[in-house]
Amino acid sequence: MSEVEINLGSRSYRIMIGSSLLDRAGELIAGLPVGRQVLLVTNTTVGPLYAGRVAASLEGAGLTVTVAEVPDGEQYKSLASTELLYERAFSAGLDRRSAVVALGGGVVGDLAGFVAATYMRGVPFVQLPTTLLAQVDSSVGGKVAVNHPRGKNIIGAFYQPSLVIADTDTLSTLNNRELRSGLAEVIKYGIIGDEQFFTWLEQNLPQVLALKPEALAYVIEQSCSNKARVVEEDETEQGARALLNLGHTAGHAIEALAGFGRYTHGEAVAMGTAVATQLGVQLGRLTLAAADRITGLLRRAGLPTTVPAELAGADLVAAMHGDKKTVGGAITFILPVKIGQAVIHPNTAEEHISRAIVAART
Ligand SMILES: O=C(O)C(=O)C[C@@H](O)[C@H](O)[C@H](O)COP(=O)(O)O
Ligand SMILES: [Zn+2]
Repeated sequence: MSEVEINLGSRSYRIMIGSSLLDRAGELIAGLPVGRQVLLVTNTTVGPLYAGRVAASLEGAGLTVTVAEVPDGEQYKSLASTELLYERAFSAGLDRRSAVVALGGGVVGDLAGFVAATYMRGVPFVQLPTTLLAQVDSSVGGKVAVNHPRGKNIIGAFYQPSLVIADTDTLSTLNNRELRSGLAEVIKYGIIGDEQFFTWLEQNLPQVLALKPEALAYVIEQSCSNKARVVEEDETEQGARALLNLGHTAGHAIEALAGFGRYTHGEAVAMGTAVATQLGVQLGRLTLAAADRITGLLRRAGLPTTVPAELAGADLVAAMHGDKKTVGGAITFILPVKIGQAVIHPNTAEEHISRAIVAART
């Protein structure tokens, strides 16, 4: 078992990474300053696999559990789902000290986190991420949100969990598409700030894809440490945290335009990273050799690096205007400038973006 600390003063917490941790959820959560009632939020895929075990562990620690299942899919990360969860929380008698516990991937974590942030103006929140993407990214850092038909994560808050418990055993039930999706965010950490990790990934990708436990544990720990350092520096994305958005300016536009759920978040981020990489080359900020290493690693991880023809460039650019990094109509991109370094590029000209999308078509 390993631990990564995220130091945010009174909002600091631990990320615990290891095998068989779901069975310890009760003991770990009961040790936090929380009341007895727990709303365990999961989905119809993860619930049947793990909710029973987690509920037993919580009950064994003297907690009273209400399980709330939402359907599986990005399209359920919606205000309609929050309404249902508020109702479940209220009928179960949750008060201000009761905890909301998210058991699942990024959709469940973001949705349950948003409910925790807003129910009675905020109740304790614990993340039990069960996908690679959630273990390396979405469960850490406190961005919670739901989607709006006009854009991804448009309605949300910064609301830190009190604890993150990443049980690596859950990755053995992950389907291949979800595993690869998580790798898009993993590769992102290497590109934006950790050349050594990027090179390690180039050399050890086969072990990761084969789900070798030591390789996975290393990937999760390195990813969480990288993310923790950025979040500690800039919790509410006033500056440096925007670097974690590499691939997301175009990625979110792709997700919204294609319809939420058509591509996984990681697939969209991979395509968006390809667009940002092409932009970096066009603007003379990134060498072709570095660009080839980025797209090469994404491809070897089984991720898409070309933008499908059915998503028109003009529509993608229009969708980018709804991005949270767009201020006063000026679109911001995160540009890789070398392996291990990226910069925030505000006021990106639409003409350059369109050319980068064309370059990322093939
Ligand atoms: O934690 C962050 O900060 C990130 O940007 C991580 C992203 O991978 C994640 O998808 C995030 O939810 C996107 O944030 P958004 O503010 O662009 O919605
Ligand atoms: Zn992301």
